[in-house]
Amino acid sequence: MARHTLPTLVAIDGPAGSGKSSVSRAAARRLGFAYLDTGAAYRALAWLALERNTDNTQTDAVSALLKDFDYAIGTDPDDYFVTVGQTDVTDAIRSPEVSAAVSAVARLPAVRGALTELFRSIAENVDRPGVIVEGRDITTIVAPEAEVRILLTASEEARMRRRSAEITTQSAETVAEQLRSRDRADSQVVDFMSAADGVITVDSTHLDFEQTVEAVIDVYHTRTKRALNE
Ligand SMILES: Nc1ncnc2c1ncn2[C@@H]1O[C@H](COP(=O)(O)OP(=O)(O)OP(=O)(O)O)[C@@H](O)[C@H]1O
Ligand SMILES: Nc1ccn([C@@H]2O[C@H](COP(=O)(O)O)[C@@H](O)[C@H]2O)c(=O)n1
Repeated sequence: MARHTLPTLVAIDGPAGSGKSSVSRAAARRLGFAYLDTGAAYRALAWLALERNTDNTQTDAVSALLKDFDYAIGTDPDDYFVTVGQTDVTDAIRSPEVSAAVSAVARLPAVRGALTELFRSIAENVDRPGVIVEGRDITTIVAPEAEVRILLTASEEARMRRRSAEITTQSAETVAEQLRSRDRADSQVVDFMSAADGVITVDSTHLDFEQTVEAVIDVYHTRTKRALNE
């Protein structure tokens, strides 16, 4: 059977609240690409662990969950959904309980290995000419060979401000502390605060949303043009 042409890969990493999901989704829409949110899979597994009262720090217990982890995600930027089995968990995985539990699940090597394989398989099989994949270790582990690799950053102050404008059910201090503590825990496992070799940094601290999307698309055009001339 003829092998299909692989989609162009755009990898985006960054800390919590840096704009990875919203900016990636908007950029994918403009480019006619698919969009893969990898954090959603870690969140969905943490959600399942909470549902089943599993000790999410125990490799064996979480590995058992992975065996029948019937996970699906929409990669159309205009049709985003996340399901586990028959349950739509699109909203449930954003709860403060899941956000507080996810880092413990994400630090387990068995989980990272299985989900990395899953992400590669989803990204290779999208029905678009390209795919933007965003997370924490996409530029370094999941797709270090991606044609375009970006670290999306913003100052801690800007990230806290943007996130607390979004979450009105908790105080700004609570939101900020949760974001900080998740970044602290996550950065013990993967480095998403500094750009690896060949990764372009887009700092959105002084850019509005639209300018940030433009900056990402500019990097895409510059890198793909350069690759054509090499
Ligand atoms: N340049 C920007 N200017 C203003 N607001 C922005 C900018 N970039 C993103 N935002 C807003 O910041 C908030 C956080 O963005 P988003 O949820 O995309 O971050 P994230 O990096 O995916 O976070 P997490 O890793 O926690 O899921 C959203 O409300 C988004 O609209
Ligand atoms: N490539 C990734 C993506 C995510 N994580 C973990 O999932 C959590 C949720 O991610 P969001 O992008 O939805 O905030 C995140 O805090 C990490 O624990 C990861 O490890 N690798």
